[in-house]
Amino acid sequence: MFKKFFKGSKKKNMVEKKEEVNKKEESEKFQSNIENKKVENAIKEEKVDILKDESLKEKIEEVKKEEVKKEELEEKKTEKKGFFTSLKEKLTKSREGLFGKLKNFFSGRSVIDDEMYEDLEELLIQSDIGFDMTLKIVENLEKEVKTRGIKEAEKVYDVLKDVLERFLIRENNKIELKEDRLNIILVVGVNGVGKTTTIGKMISKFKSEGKKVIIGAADTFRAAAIEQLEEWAIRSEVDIVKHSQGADPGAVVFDTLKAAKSRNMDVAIIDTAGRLHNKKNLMDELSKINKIIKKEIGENEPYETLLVIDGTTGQNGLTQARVFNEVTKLTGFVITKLDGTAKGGIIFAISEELKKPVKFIGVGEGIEDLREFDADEFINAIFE
Ligand SMILES: Nc1nc2c(ncn2[C@@H]2O[C@H](COP(=O)(O)OP(=O)(O)OP(=O)(O)O)[C@@H](O)[C@H]2O)c(=O)[nH]1
Repeated sequence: MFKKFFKGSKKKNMVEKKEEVNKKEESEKFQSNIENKKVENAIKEEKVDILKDESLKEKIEEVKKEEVKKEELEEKKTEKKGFFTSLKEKLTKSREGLFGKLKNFFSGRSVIDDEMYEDLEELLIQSDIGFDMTLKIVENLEKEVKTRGIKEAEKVYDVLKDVLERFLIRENNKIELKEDRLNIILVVGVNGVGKTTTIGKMISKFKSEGKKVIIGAADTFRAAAIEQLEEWAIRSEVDIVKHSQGADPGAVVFDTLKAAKSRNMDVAIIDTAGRLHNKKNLMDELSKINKIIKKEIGENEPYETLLVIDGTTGQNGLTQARVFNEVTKLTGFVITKLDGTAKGGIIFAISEELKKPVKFIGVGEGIEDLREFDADEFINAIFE
């Protein structure tokens, strides 16, 4: 019984003690909150008397640090939101065009049946996705819908998003500039696809990252191409190596690399002429350029060869990708003018067929309109 009594009174003591500690902690917390508020208000209102109070010095520093952290977080959030919103805005035509049509297509259906898949095939082919790609998409979609046990047609749109996402290549989709050597970017593509503009945007990007950039005007076929490139060079204050119209492109490449080395440049971007009318000529020209580069930097040293494709040209763009991929070793693609097309499906077709990454996308004529390609961001921007 005593044991019980003592046990009881011990327990009571402990409870009382705990309550006391809690009260003390609460009161300290309350006091600290009041002090924090006082300091916060004093910082806001710049009250010199409190801010000079030595005893509050630590608290003032703490509150200030917290405020800086909060501001940085907010800035990061708005930056991310701004970038995302603007990519979404830039891709409005595709989102409302092909992908809007797809959304309406599924929400307007009551059942998932063969007819739905057949109609989907038709819609995709009409939208310039291409025959082979359409079959692959529909086949994968059908399988996935079955596996997930989806019963409502409306939900198929989300499955389509996942299916399309898988076609995008995520490996090596960034241009990683090496610090300790010259980085060479060879830009190929037919006339008018946005090659020069893309190079101009790239110069600006690399320069803003503090890189020393030189350009080689190896598209000697047209005088206008050299002039246009020169304009970009002047605008961004970078060096350009050019010869006269009709000169040997190989010689321009050779001089560009020599100049790049002697001037200790970080990046050399080389523009080339992409005349497709004669595959043999194209192949000869590019293989000569490749030989010169390899001789300068070493047979096995890597460099980028980016094919620029106009995103508004649909299946034509895919044909160009096939031809260039045969005649030279491409490391990736730049798809331009995606802001101007309602059929933004070309990215999936090119990635899937050629199994090479899209490294940049062009979403406008402005210098800031070249975006590093991010598969998730792209998918989220075109799907509602
Ligand atoms: N809307 C939009 N226009 C672009 C984009 N990229 C390039 N353009 C425009 O496309 C047109 C052709 O671009 P260029 O850079 O001259 O193309 P190119 O491939 O160098 O053509 P050539 O110099 O003829 O070989 C220009 O009017 C550019 O402003 C883009 O991402 N979006």
